[in-house]
Amino acid sequence: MNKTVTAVIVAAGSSRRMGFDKLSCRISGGTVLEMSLRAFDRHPLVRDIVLVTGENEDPARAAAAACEKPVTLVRGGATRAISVRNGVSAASGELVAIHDAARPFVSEAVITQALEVAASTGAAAPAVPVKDTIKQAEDGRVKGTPSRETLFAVQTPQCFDRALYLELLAHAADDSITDDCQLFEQAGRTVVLTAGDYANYKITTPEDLKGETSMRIGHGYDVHKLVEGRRLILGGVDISYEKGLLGHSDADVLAHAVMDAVLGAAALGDIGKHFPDTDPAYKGADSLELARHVARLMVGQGWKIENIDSTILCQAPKLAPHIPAMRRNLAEAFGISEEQVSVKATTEEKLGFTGAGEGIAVHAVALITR
Ligand SMILES: Nc1ccn([C@@H]2O[C@H](COP(=O)(O)OP(=O)(O)OP(=O)(O)O)[C@@H](O)[C@H]2O)c(=O)n1
Ligand SMILES: C[C@](O)(CO)[C@H](O)COP(=O)(O)O
Repeated sequence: MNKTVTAVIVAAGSSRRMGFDKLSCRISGGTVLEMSLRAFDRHPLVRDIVLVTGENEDPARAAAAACEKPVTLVRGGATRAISVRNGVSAASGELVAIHDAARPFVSEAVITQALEVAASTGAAAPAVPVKDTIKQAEDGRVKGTPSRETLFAVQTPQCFDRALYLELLAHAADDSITDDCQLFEQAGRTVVLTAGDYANYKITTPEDLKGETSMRIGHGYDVHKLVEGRRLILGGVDISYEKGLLGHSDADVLAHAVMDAVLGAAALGDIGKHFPDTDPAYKGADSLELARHVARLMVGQGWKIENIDSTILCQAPKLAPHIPAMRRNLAEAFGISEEQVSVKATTEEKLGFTGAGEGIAVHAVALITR
């Protein structure tokens, strides 16, 4: 094959079905975007790359900087078809290999075969036979069962003669097509299917990242002063004592350290950033309510809390009788089970400020996965 090839990698999607930015998700070897880009950067038949990005170009710039081949960044559009159009318009190779950035496991062999067949026929795409029986249905009722012999799941890179692709694109009105072969199909042109690979699946929903778990830990530390005339609240438990903790919120030092550990694991800052003590909204705030907010934030980014461990440094009062209730409260606030939450307490043998009863400190760690 002696034709020049530009890889057009589309990475301007919205990850709506995943619920968080799937292309920045770390899998073994790098992020999803980095892995897809690397497959083409290392491919011997690819001369250069056009990377189609969304509004936030930072991840694309970082991934492009690690490439050896020239990478041109182009802005995508509202649909995949528009993103592809923008990418192919910026390409200069005789052939284009249009690839979903969401398919990071593409092999050299899959790319090579699609390119070689496209070089001789004008259009080729990798595909695999479907494994399930497929039903056609309307309103939840089966209308028919197409023969499985005729059904293939098409993958990327879909490879085309660039001049021919642009010629067909000039007459195409439909920006809603979901793959690139359709441009050729609609014009009555042949597209040859080449050998795909079941491993070259598109990362679309959270199940597609199972077995590619990203694991992070975080640490939190907080201190509050013990003063007269305040309530002593730890892990949401109101403890009867001669002094209480001073703070803008309810000063629940345990909940605060745990929130910082959870936020820290996801590199989402700390409670000072999310709930500033200059904001009157948080005056006297119930810290478990803030913890529920943090838990929602984590879920929104696809993170799951695996476990929390904490140590309260407190000379008095004795905390052991209250620990089961603290674990229960924290578990409820973070949406996990009690056995995932550990709370321990120790004195510092009358040493330092906790030993002198001047304040209470808490260390916490959290492990999160997605
Ligand atoms: N407007 C769009 C839509 C999709 N894509 C890219 O096309 C590929 C396949 O799309 P899909 O995996 O469905 O991505 P998303 O649009 O991100 O997913 P969703 O539909 O769940 O939002 C992805 O690499 C995606 O970044 C794109 O560049 N521009
Ligand atoms: C191009 C594609 O990956 C081929 O399987 C697929 O059609 C993309 O579709 P989506 O609607 O963007 O998921």
